[in-house]
Amino acid sequence: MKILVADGVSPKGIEILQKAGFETVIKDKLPAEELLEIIPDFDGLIVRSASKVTKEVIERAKKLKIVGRAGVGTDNIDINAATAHGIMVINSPGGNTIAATEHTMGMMMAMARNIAVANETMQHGEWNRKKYTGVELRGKTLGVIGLGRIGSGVATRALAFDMNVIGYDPYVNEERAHSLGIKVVSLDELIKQSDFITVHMPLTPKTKGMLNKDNIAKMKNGVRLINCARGGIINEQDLADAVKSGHVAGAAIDVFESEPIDPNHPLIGLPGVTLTPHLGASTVEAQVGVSVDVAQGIVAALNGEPVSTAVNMAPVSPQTMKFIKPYLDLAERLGCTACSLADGPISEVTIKYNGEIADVDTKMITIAAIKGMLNPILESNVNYVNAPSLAKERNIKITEIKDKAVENFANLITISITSSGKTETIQGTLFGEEGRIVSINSYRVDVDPHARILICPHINRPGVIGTIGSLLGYANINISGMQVGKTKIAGTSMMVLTIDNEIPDTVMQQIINLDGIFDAKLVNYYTV
Ligand SMILES: NC(=O)C1=CN([C@@H]2O[C@H](COP(=O)(O)OP(=O)(O)OC[C@H]3O[C@@H](n4cnc5c(N)ncnc54)[C@H](O)[C@@H]3O)[C@@H](O)[C@H]2O)C=CC1
Ligand SMILES: O=C(O)CCC(=O)C(=O)O
Repeated sequence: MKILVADGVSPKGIEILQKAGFETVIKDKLPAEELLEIIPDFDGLIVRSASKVTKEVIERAKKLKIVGRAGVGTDNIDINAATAHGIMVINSPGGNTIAATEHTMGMMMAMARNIAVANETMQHGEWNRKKYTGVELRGKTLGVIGLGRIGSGVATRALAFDMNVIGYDPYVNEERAHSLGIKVVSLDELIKQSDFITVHMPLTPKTKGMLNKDNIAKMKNGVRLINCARGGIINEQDLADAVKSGHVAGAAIDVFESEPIDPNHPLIGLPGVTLTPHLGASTVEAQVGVSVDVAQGIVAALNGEPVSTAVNMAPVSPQTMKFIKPYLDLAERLGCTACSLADGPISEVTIKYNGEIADVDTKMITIAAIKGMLNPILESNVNYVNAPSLAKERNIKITEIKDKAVENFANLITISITSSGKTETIQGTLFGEEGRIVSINSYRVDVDPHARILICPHINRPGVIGTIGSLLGYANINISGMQVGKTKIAGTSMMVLTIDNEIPDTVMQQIINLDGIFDAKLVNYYTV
């Protein structure tokens, strides 16, 4: 497979891709037109913030399976278009956190003490101590908006500078804020109380222009603002106007609505304003970190393994991922089995988790089951990204049930599929790391769901099993395993045969016509 590296990333990540057997094409600062032209040839794409992965790029990328962002922000990638095309988007969120956190602290200090401008004038032979008198951080109130990785890192570092830190983040609970040692307030309070305000959230329709002329007017006279997150969170023109009026004493800005900025940008040349050209993640360590992280994510994803940094999939923590990983394969095989038993369009799927598995985040296991269920019946490749939307498009109702109570097994996954008013139920569990089907429509079995199996409910009387064996033998089809499951319904059994060869439709029909056979369904696991 071929991976295009469209923006400059550390060679450490590229080495990982090459060692894993991928062909890499490395372009530093690939022009948009060239990206459009060459993208159809690639299975994977790595970008930083410069390349824009637009809908047009996605639509032309017929082979593309994954976009890896060497960094956090994915606002340069059309996630909706990628999801609709089943293309996974991953980022590398941990690698540059420290770099961006430290850059924010540096920007705050540079702004408070006029370091950048004093240096600039000294380089031109000026010695002006009075003009560049600054302010101390100690005792000042810092308002942190967005208490994620970087925001919380800035908050704890600011506490070490004896600042009074307050925070606002509607998605972070009191407990988390308490553990940071800061006070959580409303946005309005933060705006009114802070001497310094720093923003650390993604750019979304909600956060775009979140700080603007209306709430800047409510800020303290002489407030100082920092944006090392995303351009546009603070309205640039409104900020420039407030600096000019003297209401805002300083601004330290690393990110801009449009990058690189125009020489006539309103913030250029204003007193008290410190600008850097999106340098937050530009440290040697961060560039190695994000490059290695994104490369490892791409290798895992293209080898069919789930990746915890996927952006357009349900987020799963690395600890949860470790626990659920063996269940993903099992769930996919159970979904495939259930789908093969169904006759007609599937209207409803219920996935039940019993045992300690009921305590973990099972969203991804549910998606694996849906993937397994849809792959045999859809032409397009169903993956972890597009499985939920493909199910939704088909009006399939999906229900997850969790119950810690379980009998006979440590954990049990039960998948019930309803089609044409009839429900088929498959149960599976793990023995060690090995997945097993342990019941089919309440017949107790112990089946290894690999290769292909033939499922035949039948009358429990002498000769029935033998007739199927003979029929398959005449057709030169080898049986390499066999299970017969009993149920509470007297006189019936469930035969599950592991079959080495394909069974032609004509032979399947002959099996169904055999006396004593209720039904025959072949499950082929080649799509898993
Ligand atoms: N300047 C640079 O080079 C870099 C910039 N960044 C940017 O920094 C920002 C933060 O990154 P991380 O801390 O890693 O992300 P994160 O995902 O760990 O944290 C983001 C936080 O923002 C919060 N949030 C979301 N909407 C909000 C709202 N309306 N009001 C208040 N809080 C809200 C979330 O709850 C979350 O806690 C992102 O925009 C990222 O792209 C990240 C790395 C480098
Ligand atoms: O790739 C870069 O240098 C920008 C980093 C960044 O903004 C991010 O990770 O969100």
